[in-house]
Amino acid sequence: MSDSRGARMSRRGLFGLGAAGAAVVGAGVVASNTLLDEAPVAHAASISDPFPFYGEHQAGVVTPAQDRLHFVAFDVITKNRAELVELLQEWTAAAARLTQGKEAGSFGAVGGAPEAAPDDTGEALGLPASGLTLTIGFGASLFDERFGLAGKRPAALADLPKFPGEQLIPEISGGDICVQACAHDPQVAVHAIRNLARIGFGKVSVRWSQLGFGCTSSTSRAQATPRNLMGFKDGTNNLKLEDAELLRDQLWASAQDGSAWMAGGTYMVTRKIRMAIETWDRTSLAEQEQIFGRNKGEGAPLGKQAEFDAVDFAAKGADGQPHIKADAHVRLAHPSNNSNAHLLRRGYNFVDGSDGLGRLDAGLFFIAYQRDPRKQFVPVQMKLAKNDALNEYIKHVSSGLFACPPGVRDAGDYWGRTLFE
Ligand SMILES: C=CC1=C(C)c2cc3[nH]c(cc4nc(cc5[nH]c(cc1n2)c(C)c5CCC(=O)O)C(CCC(=O)O)=C4C)c(C)c3C=C
Ligand SMILES: [Fe+2]
Repeated sequence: MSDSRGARMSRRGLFGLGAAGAAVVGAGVVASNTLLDEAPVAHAASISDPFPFYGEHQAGVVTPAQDRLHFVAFDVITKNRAELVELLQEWTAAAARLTQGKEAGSFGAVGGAPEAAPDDTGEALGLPASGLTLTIGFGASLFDERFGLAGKRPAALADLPKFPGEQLIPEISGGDICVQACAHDPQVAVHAIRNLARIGFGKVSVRWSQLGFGCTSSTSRAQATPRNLMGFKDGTNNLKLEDAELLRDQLWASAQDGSAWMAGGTYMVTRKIRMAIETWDRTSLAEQEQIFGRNKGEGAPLGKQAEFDAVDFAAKGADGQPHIKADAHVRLAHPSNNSNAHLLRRGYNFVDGSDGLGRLDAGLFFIAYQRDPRKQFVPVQMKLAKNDALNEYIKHVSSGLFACPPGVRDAGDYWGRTLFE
Protein backbone atom coordinates (compact mmCIF):
# COMPACT_ATOMS: atom_id res chain seq x y z
CA MET A 1 0.00 0.00 0.00
CA SER A 2 1.32 3.40 -0.90
CA ASP A 3 2.24 5.84 1.82
CA SER A 4 1.60 8.83 -0.43
CA ARG A 5 -1.56 10.02 1.30
CA GLY A 6 -0.70 8.41 4.53
CA ALA A 7 1.40 10.75 6.56
CA ARG A 8 1.17 9.25 10.07
CA MET A 9 -2.01 10.50 11.59
CA SER A 10 -3.13 9.99 15.11
CA ARG A 11 -6.60 10.48 16.53
CA ARG A 12 -5.01 13.20 18.57
CA GLY A 13 -2.91 14.73 15.81
CA LEU A 14 -5.79 14.91 13.41
CA PHE A 15 -8.68 15.94 15.55
CA GLY A 16 -7.19 17.47 18.66
CA LEU A 17 -7.28 16.27 22.18
CA GLY A 18 -10.94 16.69 22.86
CA ALA A 19 -9.98 16.59 26.49
CA ALA A 20 -10.68 20.12 27.53
CA GLY A 21 -12.55 20.16 30.75
CA ALA A 22 -11.98 16.48 31.37
CA ALA A 23 -12.51 15.48 34.96
CA VAL A 24 -9.45 15.09 37.10
CA VAL A 25 -9.30 11.63 38.59
CA GLY A 26 -7.47 9.94 41.41
CA ALA A 27 -5.56 12.00 43.91
CA GLY A 28 -4.01 14.26 41.33
CA VAL A 29 -0.89 12.11 41.12
CA VAL A 30 0.39 12.29 37.57
CA ALA A 31 1.59 9.12 35.87
CA SER A 32 5.35 9.12 36.07
CA ASN A 33 6.41 5.65 35.15
CA THR A 34 9.20 4.77 32.85
CA LEU A 35 9.88 1.53 31.05
CA LEU A 36 10.24 -1.45 33.38
CA ASP A 37 9.58 0.49 36.55
CA GLU A 38 8.74 -1.82 39.44
CA ALA A 39 5.48 0.03 40.12
CA PRO A 40 4.32 0.81 36.58
CA VAL A 41 0.99 2.49 37.15
CA ALA A 42 0.13 5.68 38.88
CA HIS A 43 -2.89 7.84 38.24
CA ALA A 44 -3.55 9.63 35.01
CA ALA A 45 -4.13 13.35 35.46
CA SER A 46 -7.45 13.16 33.66
CA ILE A 47 -9.78 10.46 32.39
CA SER A 48 -8.79 11.40 28.83
CA ASP A 49 -5.11 10.62 29.31
CA PRO A 50 -3.27 7.48 28.23
CA PHE A 51 -1.68 4.88 30.48
CA PRO A 52 1.74 3.62 29.37
CA PHE A 53 1.60 0.45 27.25
CA TYR A 54 5.18 -0.77 27.77
CA GLY A 55 6.38 -2.10 31.11
CA GLU A 56 7.34 -5.09 33.22
CA HIS A 57 3.69 -6.02 33.79
CA GLN A 58 0.72 -5.60 31.47
CA ALA A 59 -1.46 -2.57 32.09
CA GLY A 60 -5.08 -3.21 33.00
CA VAL A 61 -4.34 -5.25 36.12
CA VAL A 62 -3.32 -2.84 38.88
CA THR A 63 -4.21 0.17 36.72
CA PRO A 64 -6.90 2.13 38.61
CA ALA A 65 -10.05 0.49 37.26
CA GLN A 66 -11.62 2.45 34.42
CA ASP A 67 -15.37 2.83 34.05
CA ARG A 68 -16.00 0.65 30.97
CA LEU A 69 -15.15 -2.83 29.74
CA HIS A 70 -15.24 -4.70 26.47
CA PHE A 71 -13.94 -8.22 27.03
CA VAL A 72 -13.46 -10.69 24.19
CA ALA A 73 -12.43 -14.35 23.97
CA PHE A 74 -11.11 -15.62 20.63
CA ASP A 75 -10.68 -19.09 19.21
CA VAL A 76 -7.57 -19.42 17.05
CA ILE A 77 -8.56 -20.82 13.67
CA THR A 78 -5.22 -20.84 11.90
CA LYS A 79 -3.22 -24.00 12.47
CA ASN A 80 0.02 -22.27 11.57
CA ARG A 81 2.24 -21.26 14.49
CA ALA A 82 4.13 -18.63 12.46
CA GLU A 83 0.83 -17.02 11.49
CA LEU A 84 -0.24 -16.91 15.13
CA VAL A 85 3.03 -15.26 16.17
CA GLU A 86 2.67 -12.77 13.33
CA LEU A 87 -0.83 -11.93 14.54
CA LEU A 88 0.41 -11.38 18.10
CA GLN A 89 3.05 -9.02 16.71
CA GLU A 90 0.45 -7.11 14.66
CA TRP A 91 -1.88 -6.94 17.63
CA THR A 92 0.89 -5.63 19.87
CA ALA A 93 1.74 -2.86 17.42
CA ALA A 94 -1.93 -1.90 17.16
CA ALA A 95 -2.39 -2.05 20.94
CA ALA A 96 0.63 0.20 21.49
CA ARG A 97 -0.98 2.77 19.20
CA LEU A 98 -4.58 2.44 20.38
CA THR A 99 -3.73 2.78 24.06
CA GLN A 100 -1.95 6.05 23.28
CA GLY A 101 -5.02 7.46 21.55
CA LYS A 102 -3.83 6.75 18.00
CA GLU A 103 -5.54 4.88 15.20
CA ALA A 104 -4.94 1.14 14.86
CA GLY A 105 -2.70 1.46 11.77
CA SER A 106 -0.47 4.18 10.42
CA PHE A 107 -2.82 5.11 7.55
CA GLY A 108 -5.84 5.29 9.77
CA ALA A 109 -9.51 5.50 8.92
CA VAL A 110 -9.22 8.01 6.10
CA GLY A 111 -5.52 8.27 5.21
CA GLY A 112 -5.04 5.17 3.07
CA ALA A 113 -5.68 4.36 -0.56
CA PRO A 114 -9.38 4.78 -1.45
CA GLU A 115 -9.52 1.35 -3.06
CA ALA A 116 -8.27 -0.38 0.11
CA ALA A 117 -10.13 -1.09 3.33
CA PRO A 118 -8.99 1.42 5.98
CA ASP A 119 -6.57 0.17 8.65
CA ASP A 120 -8.73 1.75 11.36
CA THR A 121 -12.51 1.52 11.55
CA GLY A 122 -12.95 5.20 12.43
CA GLU A 123 -15.49 5.31 15.23
CA ALA A 124 -12.92 6.65 17.71
CA LEU A 125 -11.77 9.52 15.50
CA GLY A 126 -11.62 12.63 17.63
CA LEU A 127 -11.73 10.72 20.90
CA PRO A 128 -8.77 10.81 23.29
CA ALA A 129 -7.00 7.76 24.74
CA SER A 130 -9.59 7.68 27.56
CA GLY A 131 -7.33 5.58 29.79
CA LEU A 132 -7.56 2.60 27.42
CA THR A 133 -5.69 -0.51 28.54
CA LEU A 134 -5.52 -3.77 26.59
CA THR A 135 -4.61 -6.90 28.52
CA ILE A 136 -4.08 -10.25 26.80
CA GLY A 137 -4.40 -13.75 28.26
CA PHE A 138 -3.90 -17.28 26.94
CA GLY A 139 -6.46 -20.00 27.74
CA ALA A 140 -5.60 -23.63 28.49
CA SER A 141 -6.98 -24.70 25.08
CA LEU A 142 -4.10 -22.85 23.35
CA PHE A 143 -1.66 -25.28 24.93
CA ASP A 144 -2.70 -28.28 22.86
CA GLU A 145 -0.86 -29.89 19.92
CA ARG A 146 -1.69 -27.22 17.31
CA PHE A 147 1.15 -24.84 18.09
CA GLY A 148 3.65 -27.03 19.93
CA LEU A 149 2.82 -25.38 23.26
CA ALA A 150 1.69 -28.47 25.19
CA GLY A 151 4.91 -28.58 27.24
CA LYS A 152 4.60 -24.93 28.17
CA ARG A 153 1.21 -25.02 29.87
CA PRO A 154 1.73 -23.65 33.39
CA ALA A 155 0.61 -25.87 36.26
CA ALA A 156 -1.34 -22.88 37.59
CA LEU A 157 -3.43 -22.92 34.38
CA ALA A 158 -5.09 -26.15 35.54
CA ASP A 159 -8.77 -26.44 34.56
CA LEU A 160 -11.10 -25.03 37.18
CA PRO A 161 -13.10 -27.71 39.02
CA LYS A 162 -16.87 -27.86 38.75
CA PHE A 163 -18.34 -25.69 41.49
CA PRO A 164 -21.66 -26.58 43.15
CA GLY A 165 -24.59 -24.70 41.64
CA GLU A 166 -22.86 -23.28 38.59
CA GLN A 167 -24.74 -23.47 35.30
CA LEU A 168 -22.04 -22.70 32.76
CA ILE A 169 -22.88 -22.11 29.12
CA PRO A 170 -20.02 -23.50 27.00
CA GLU A 171 -20.60 -21.02 24.15
CA ILE A 172 -19.77 -18.09 26.45
CA SER A 173 -16.97 -19.79 28.37
CA GLY A 174 -13.29 -20.50 27.73
CA GLY A 175 -11.40 -19.45 24.62
CA ASP A 176 -7.83 -19.69 23.31
CA ILE A 177 -6.98 -16.00 23.77
CA CYS A 178 -8.75 -13.21 25.61
CA VAL A 179 -8.33 -9.46 25.50
CA GLN A 180 -9.67 -7.22 28.24
CA ALA A 181 -10.21 -3.64 27.01
CA CYS A 182 -10.91 -1.08 29.73
CA ALA A 183 -11.43 2.62 29.14
CA HIS A 184 -13.37 5.56 30.49
CA ASP A 185 -15.28 5.80 27.19
CA PRO A 186 -17.20 2.71 25.96
CA GLN A 187 -16.69 3.72 22.33
CA VAL A 188 -12.91 3.63 22.84
CA ALA A 189 -13.01 0.17 24.42
CA VAL A 190 -15.30 -1.24 21.72
CA HIS A 191 -13.22 0.37 18.97
CA ALA A 192 -10.09 -1.33 20.29
CA ILE A 193 -11.63 -4.82 20.40
CA ARG A 194 -13.28 -4.35 17.02
CA ASN A 195 -9.96 -3.42 15.42
CA LEU A 196 -8.12 -6.35 17.00
CA ALA A 197 -10.86 -8.66 15.64
CA ARG A 198 -10.53 -7.00 12.23
CA ILE A 199 -6.76 -7.49 12.20
CA GLY A 200 -7.25 -11.11 13.24
CA PHE A 201 -9.67 -11.95 10.41
CA GLY A 202 -8.97 -15.47 9.09
CA LYS A 203 -6.63 -16.30 12.00
CA VAL A 204 -8.96 -15.95 14.98
CA SER A 205 -12.70 -15.80 15.42
CA VAL A 206 -14.65 -14.20 18.24
CA ARG A 207 -15.94 -16.92 20.56
CA TRP A 208 -17.78 -14.62 22.98
CA SER A 209 -17.59 -11.10 24.29
CA GLN A 210 -18.97 -9.05 27.14
CA LEU A 211 -19.62 -5.35 27.70
CA GLY A 212 -19.45 -3.92 31.22
CA PHE A 213 -19.87 -0.62 33.01
CA GLY A 214 -19.34 0.98 36.41
CA CYS A 215 -16.26 -0.97 37.48
CA THR A 216 -17.29 -2.94 40.55
CA SER A 217 -13.95 -2.88 42.30
CA SER A 218 -11.58 -0.09 43.13
CA THR A 219 -7.98 -1.15 42.54
CA SER A 220 -6.33 1.88 44.11
CA ARG A 221 -6.72 3.64 47.45
CA ALA A 222 -7.09 6.92 45.55
CA GLN A 223 -10.38 5.73 44.04
CA ALA A 224 -13.78 5.91 45.72
CA THR A 225 -15.27 2.43 46.07
CA PRO A 226 -17.87 1.86 43.33
CA ARG A 227 -21.15 0.00 43.80
CA ASN A 228 -22.37 -3.20 42.20
CA LEU A 229 -25.92 -3.67 40.90
CA MET A 230 -27.04 -4.95 44.31
CA GLY A 231 -26.29 -1.43 45.54
CA PHE A 232 -23.33 -2.34 47.77
CA LYS A 233 -19.84 -0.87 47.75
CA ASP A 234 -17.61 -3.46 46.08
CA GLY A 235 -13.84 -3.51 46.32
CA THR A 236 -13.37 -2.12 49.83
CA ASN A 237 -11.04 -4.91 50.89
CA ASN A 238 -9.58 -5.53 47.45
CA LEU A 239 -5.89 -5.89 46.66
CA LYS A 240 -4.78 -2.42 45.62
CA LEU A 241 -1.90 -1.10 43.56
CA GLU A 242 -0.40 0.51 46.67
CA ASP A 243 0.00 -2.93 48.37
CA ALA A 244 3.45 -3.53 46.86
CA GLU A 245 4.41 -6.44 49.09
CA LEU A 246 1.09 -8.27 48.67
CA LEU A 247 1.20 -7.73 44.90
CA ARG A 248 4.64 -9.38 44.75
CA ASP A 249 3.45 -12.22 46.91
CA GLN A 250 -0.09 -12.77 45.62
CA LEU A 251 -0.43 -11.25 42.15
CA TRP A 252 2.65 -11.55 39.97
CA ALA A 253 3.99 -14.92 38.87
CA SER A 254 7.73 -15.50 39.21
CA ALA A 255 10.16 -17.76 37.37
CA GLN A 256 10.35 -19.90 40.53
CA ASP A 257 6.67 -20.78 40.13
CA GLY A 258 7.64 -23.29 37.41
CA SER A 259 6.91 -21.50 34.11
CA ALA A 260 9.75 -19.07 33.40
CA TRP A 261 7.85 -17.51 30.49
CA MET A 262 5.15 -16.29 32.91
CA ALA A 263 7.55 -14.31 35.17
CA GLY A 264 5.94 -10.90 35.64
CA GLY A 265 2.60 -12.22 34.40
CA THR A 266 -0.53 -13.17 36.31
CA TYR A 267 -3.61 -15.41 36.03
CA MET A 268 -7.07 -14.06 35.24
CA VAL A 269 -10.34 -15.75 36.20
CA THR A 270 -13.59 -14.49 34.66
CA ARG A 271 -17.09 -15.48 35.81
CA LYS A 272 -20.27 -14.05 34.39
CA ILE A 273 -22.63 -14.03 37.35
CA ARG A 274 -26.34 -13.34 36.74
CA MET A 275 -28.27 -11.70 39.55
CA ALA A 276 -31.93 -12.28 40.40
CA ILE A 277 -32.23 -8.54 40.68
CA GLU A 278 -36.02 -8.41 41.04
CA THR A 279 -35.95 -10.87 43.95
CA TRP A 280 -33.07 -8.95 45.55
CA ASP A 281 -35.04 -5.71 45.26
CA ARG A 282 -37.86 -7.23 47.33
CA THR A 283 -35.47 -8.36 50.07
CA SER A 284 -35.32 -6.32 53.28
CA LEU A 285 -32.39 -4.01 53.90
CA ALA A 286 -31.46 -5.92 57.07
CA GLU A 287 -31.28 -9.20 55.19
CA GLN A 288 -29.30 -7.68 52.32
CA GLU A 289 -26.76 -6.37 54.85
CA GLN A 290 -26.52 -9.71 56.64
CA ILE A 291 -25.90 -11.49 53.35
CA PHE A 292 -22.81 -9.41 52.66
CA GLY A 293 -21.80 -8.73 56.30
CA ARG A 294 -21.46 -5.01 55.54
CA ASN A 295 -23.94 -2.15 55.71
CA LYS A 296 -25.35 -0.71 52.52
CA GLY A 297 -24.81 3.00 53.14
CA GLU A 298 -21.21 3.22 54.28
CA GLY A 299 -19.98 -0.22 53.34
CA ALA A 300 -18.82 -0.65 56.95
CA PRO A 301 -18.44 -4.16 58.38
CA LEU A 302 -21.52 -4.96 60.50
CA GLY A 303 -20.83 -3.87 64.07
CA LYS A 304 -18.46 -1.10 62.88
CA GLN A 305 -18.96 2.48 61.71
CA ALA A 306 -16.76 3.27 58.73
CA GLU A 307 -16.00 1.56 55.43
CA PHE A 308 -12.36 0.83 56.13
CA ASP A 309 -12.76 -0.22 59.79
CA ALA A 310 -11.19 -3.64 60.34
CA VAL A 311 -13.60 -6.56 60.21
CA ASP A 312 -14.06 -8.35 63.54
CA PHE A 313 -15.56 -11.79 62.98
CA ALA A 314 -15.61 -12.59 66.72
CA ALA A 315 -17.61 -9.53 67.77
CA LYS A 316 -21.17 -10.27 68.93
CA GLY A 317 -24.30 -8.14 69.22
CA ALA A 318 -26.64 -7.76 72.22
CA ASP A 319 -28.39 -11.00 71.17
CA GLY A 320 -25.13 -12.93 71.64
CA GLN A 321 -24.93 -13.69 67.89
CA PRO A 322 -21.93 -12.63 65.76
CA HIS A 323 -22.52 -9.35 63.91
CA ILE A 324 -21.26 -11.09 60.77
CA LYS A 325 -23.09 -14.37 60.27
CA ALA A 326 -21.44 -17.68 59.44
CA ASP A 327 -22.78 -17.61 55.87
CA ALA A 328 -22.04 -13.92 55.19
CA HIS A 329 -20.16 -13.28 51.95
CA VAL A 330 -17.26 -11.33 53.48
CA ARG A 331 -16.71 -13.86 56.27
CA LEU A 332 -16.40 -16.69 53.76
CA ALA A 333 -14.24 -14.72 51.31
CA HIS A 334 -11.93 -12.91 53.74
CA PRO A 335 -8.23 -13.84 53.45
CA SER A 336 -8.06 -14.60 57.19
CA ASN A 337 -10.52 -17.46 56.59
CA ASN A 338 -8.78 -18.65 53.41
CA SER A 339 -5.13 -19.34 54.28
CA ASN A 340 -4.35 -15.68 53.55
CA ALA A 341 -5.41 -16.00 49.89
CA HIS A 342 -6.00 -12.59 48.28
CA LEU A 343 -7.54 -11.72 44.92
CA LEU A 344 -7.27 -8.56 42.86
CA ARG A 345 -10.89 -8.14 41.79
CA ARG A 346 -11.55 -6.00 38.72
CA GLY A 347 -15.09 -6.81 37.67
CA TYR A 348 -17.83 -4.83 35.89
CA ASN A 349 -21.60 -4.57 36.06
CA PHE A 350 -23.50 -5.77 33.04
CA VAL A 351 -27.07 -5.41 31.79
CA ASP A 352 -27.63 -7.44 28.61
CA GLY A 353 -31.18 -6.21 28.06
CA SER A 354 -34.05 -8.25 29.48
CA ASP A 355 -35.06 -11.89 29.30
CA GLY A 356 -38.51 -11.62 27.72
CA LEU A 357 -40.15 -12.49 31.04
CA GLY A 358 -39.99 -8.99 32.45
CA ARG A 359 -36.66 -9.50 34.19
CA LEU A 360 -33.38 -7.70 33.60
CA ASP A 361 -30.56 -9.90 32.32
CA ALA A 362 -28.07 -8.29 34.66
CA GLY A 363 -25.27 -9.07 37.05
CA LEU A 364 -21.56 -8.95 37.67
CA PHE A 365 -18.87 -9.84 35.16
CA PHE A 366 -16.37 -10.92 37.80
CA ILE A 367 -12.69 -10.66 36.91
CA ALA A 368 -9.96 -11.60 39.39
CA TYR A 369 -6.18 -11.62 39.00
CA GLN A 370 -3.87 -13.75 41.10
CA ARG A 371 -0.57 -15.59 41.16
CA ASP A 372 -2.03 -19.10 41.33
CA PRO A 373 -5.78 -19.81 40.96
CA ARG A 374 -5.34 -23.25 42.56
CA LYS A 375 -4.47 -21.53 45.84
CA GLN A 376 -6.60 -18.41 45.48
CA PHE A 377 -9.77 -18.33 43.36
CA VAL A 378 -10.53 -22.07 43.53
CA PRO A 379 -10.61 -22.57 47.32
CA VAL A 380 -12.38 -19.25 47.91
CA GLN A 381 -15.03 -19.96 45.25
CA MET A 382 -15.49 -23.54 46.49
CA LYS A 383 -16.27 -22.19 49.94
CA LEU A 384 -18.63 -19.53 48.53
CA ALA A 385 -20.38 -22.02 46.25
CA LYS A 386 -21.13 -24.28 49.19
CA ASN A 387 -22.07 -21.80 51.91
CA ASP A 388 -22.60 -18.23 50.72
CA ALA A 389 -25.98 -16.70 51.63
CA LEU A 390 -25.67 -14.71 48.40
CA ASN A 391 -26.14 -17.88 46.32
CA GLU A 392 -29.92 -17.58 46.54
CA TYR A 393 -29.65 -14.47 44.33
CA ILE A 394 -26.87 -15.33 41.85
CA LYS A 395 -26.00 -17.88 39.17
CA HIS A 396 -22.57 -18.39 37.51
CA VAL A 397 -23.19 -18.83 33.76
CA SER A 398 -19.79 -18.34 32.17
CA SER A 399 -16.21 -19.07 33.16
CA GLY A 400 -12.75 -18.32 31.85
CA LEU A 401 -9.19 -18.87 33.01
CA PHE A 402 -6.28 -17.20 31.22
CA ALA A 403 -2.52 -16.89 31.70
CA CYS A 404 -1.65 -13.23 31.17
CA PRO A 405 1.99 -12.99 30.10
CA PRO A 406 4.38 -10.30 31.35
CA GLY A 407 4.29 -6.81 29.90
CA VAL A 408 5.68 -5.78 26.53
CA ARG A 409 9.08 -4.19 27.19
CA ASP A 410 9.45 -1.93 24.15
CA ALA A 411 8.59 -1.56 20.47
CA GLY A 412 10.76 -4.60 19.56
CA ASP A 413 8.84 -6.88 21.92
CA TYR A 414 5.38 -8.43 21.48
CA TRP A 415 2.53 -10.02 23.49
CA GLY A 416 3.54 -13.61 24.30
CA ARG A 417 7.17 -13.43 23.09
CA THR A 418 8.43 -15.28 26.15
CA LEU A 419 5.99 -18.12 25.38
CA PHE A 420 6.80 -18.50 21.69
CA GLU A 421 10.54 -17.83 21.73
C1 LIG B 1 -14.43 -16.33 44.38
C2 LIG B 1 -14.40 -15.07 44.54
C3 LIG B 1 -15.57 -14.15 44.62
C4 LIG B 1 -16.74 -14.15 43.90
C5 LIG B 1 -17.16 -15.09 42.79
C6 LIG B 1 -17.52 -13.05 44.36
C7 LIG B 1 -18.79 -12.68 43.91
C8 LIG B 1 -19.49 -11.55 44.29
N1 LIG B 1 -19.12 -10.62 45.24
C9 LIG B 1 -20.07 -9.64 45.35
C10 LIG B 1 -20.07 -8.52 46.22
C11 LIG B 1 -19.11 -8.26 47.22
N2 LIG B 1 -17.96 -8.96 47.47
C12 LIG B 1 -17.29 -8.42 48.52
C13 LIG B 1 -16.10 -8.85 49.04
C14 LIG B 1 -15.34 -9.91 48.55
N3 LIG B 1 -15.67 -10.80 47.56
C15 LIG B 1 -14.65 -11.68 47.34
C16 LIG B 1 -14.61 -12.73 46.44
C17 LIG B 1 -15.63 -13.06 45.54
N4 LIG B 1 -16.81 -12.43 45.34
C18 LIG B 1 -13.59 -11.31 48.23
C19 LIG B 1 -12.26 -12.00 48.31
C20 LIG B 1 -14.03 -10.23 48.98
C21 LIG B 1 -13.27 -9.52 50.08
C22 LIG B 1 -13.61 -10.11 51.41
C23 LIG B 1 -12.88 -9.40 52.53
O1 LIG B 1 -11.65 -9.47 52.57
O2 LIG B 1 -13.55 -8.77 53.38
C24 LIG B 1 -18.05 -7.30 49.00
C25 LIG B 1 -17.69 -6.42 50.20
C26 LIG B 1 -16.81 -5.25 49.88
C27 LIG B 1 -15.42 -5.59 49.45
O3 LIG B 1 -14.52 -5.80 50.24
O4 LIG B 1 -15.21 -5.66 48.24
C28 LIG B 1 -19.18 -7.18 48.19
C29 LIG B 1 -20.27 -6.15 48.28
C30 LIG B 1 -21.09 -9.97 44.43
C31 LIG B 1 -22.32 -9.14 44.21
C32 LIG B 1 -20.74 -11.14 43.78
C33 LIG B 1 -21.44 -11.91 42.74
C34 LIG B 1 -22.41 -11.47 42.01
FE1 LIG C 1 -17.47 -10.78 46.51
